[in-house]
Amino acid sequence: MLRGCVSLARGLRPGLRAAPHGAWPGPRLAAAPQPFWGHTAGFSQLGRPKDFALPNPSWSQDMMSLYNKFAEMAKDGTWKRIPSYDRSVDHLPERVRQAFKEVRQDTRFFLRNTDAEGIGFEYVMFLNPTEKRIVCLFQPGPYLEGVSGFAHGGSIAAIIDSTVGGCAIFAAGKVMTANLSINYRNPIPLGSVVLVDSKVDRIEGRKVFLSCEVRNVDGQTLHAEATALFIQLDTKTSQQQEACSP
Ligand SMILES: CCCCCCCCCCCCCCCC(=O)SCCNC(=O)CCNC(=O)[C@H](O)C(C)(C)COP(=O)(O)OP(=O)(O)OC[C@H]1O[C@@H](n2cnc3c(N)ncnc32)[C@H](O)[C@@H]1OP(=O)(O)O
Repeated sequence: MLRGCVSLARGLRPGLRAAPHGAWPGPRLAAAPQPFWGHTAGFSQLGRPKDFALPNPSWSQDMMSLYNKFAEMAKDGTWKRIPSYDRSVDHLPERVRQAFKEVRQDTRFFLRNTDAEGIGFEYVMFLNPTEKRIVCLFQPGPYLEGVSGFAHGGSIAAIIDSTVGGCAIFAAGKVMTANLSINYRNPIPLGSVVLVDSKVDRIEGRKVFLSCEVRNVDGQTLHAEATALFIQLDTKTSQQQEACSP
């Protein structure tokens, strides 16, 4: 518990530090809340979707130094940062996107369901195409609380599902989760940073088998481990080369 508290304190920026007695000072809103049905929040003034997978002031020092490390490794193309938007389809490579005939305008990608920085899912994913691997840097905010002070298991499942899902999309195009099995080993303090490290283990026909580990920044603490099965829905979207290009 002590270790968790130390990590929590270290992982938070002053503006998001926990108030006495565990109460949160309240979110710092980056923008006024937008109506759900309006779907204007994610668009910049240029009319382009906002890329949420870029540093913002809520990112802790741990988050920033990991981000800088991966950004450095991305310079030679070994790793690629995956942009992240508030609509699911905007994440998808063109070939996969075309497989969705109708795209609703009033939906939001679950992990990007708020515009307020730092209170929900703060994350960025990096893809290693050669290794069919995605590492997600994840900083769970105070609105993801489960047991007091720690990330909700459902939020951990969501970030794992999305990270292995990214790997499966890369490997097989249009897919859906058929099975996700998680062992929770150690709680994740809110505001700390963890690495969600996932890879494709094997592909059998339409079935994509993946595995994932969630560890703290120094790698010493295993927070969760998971296996997943994704089913390919459309064989025409399976070209990795296409999926790999931004
Ligand atoms: C460069 C790239 C950038 C990408 C950048 C992305 C960044 C950001 C990523 C965001 C990523 C978000 C990822 C969210 C992903 C969801 O949240 S998906 C939502 C949750 N999942 C669902 O709702 C799925 C519900 N289930 C279904 O619709 C259907 O059961 C399925 C999964 C499509 C499968 O149905 P089906 O196509 O009819 O397939 P079916 O014939 O039943 O089964 C095919 C085979 O799989 C096996 N199978 C099916 N289900 C199972 C199971 N549960 N267990 C074991 N075996 C099974 C069958 O036994 C069969 O095996 P074989 O007989 O062929 O050996």
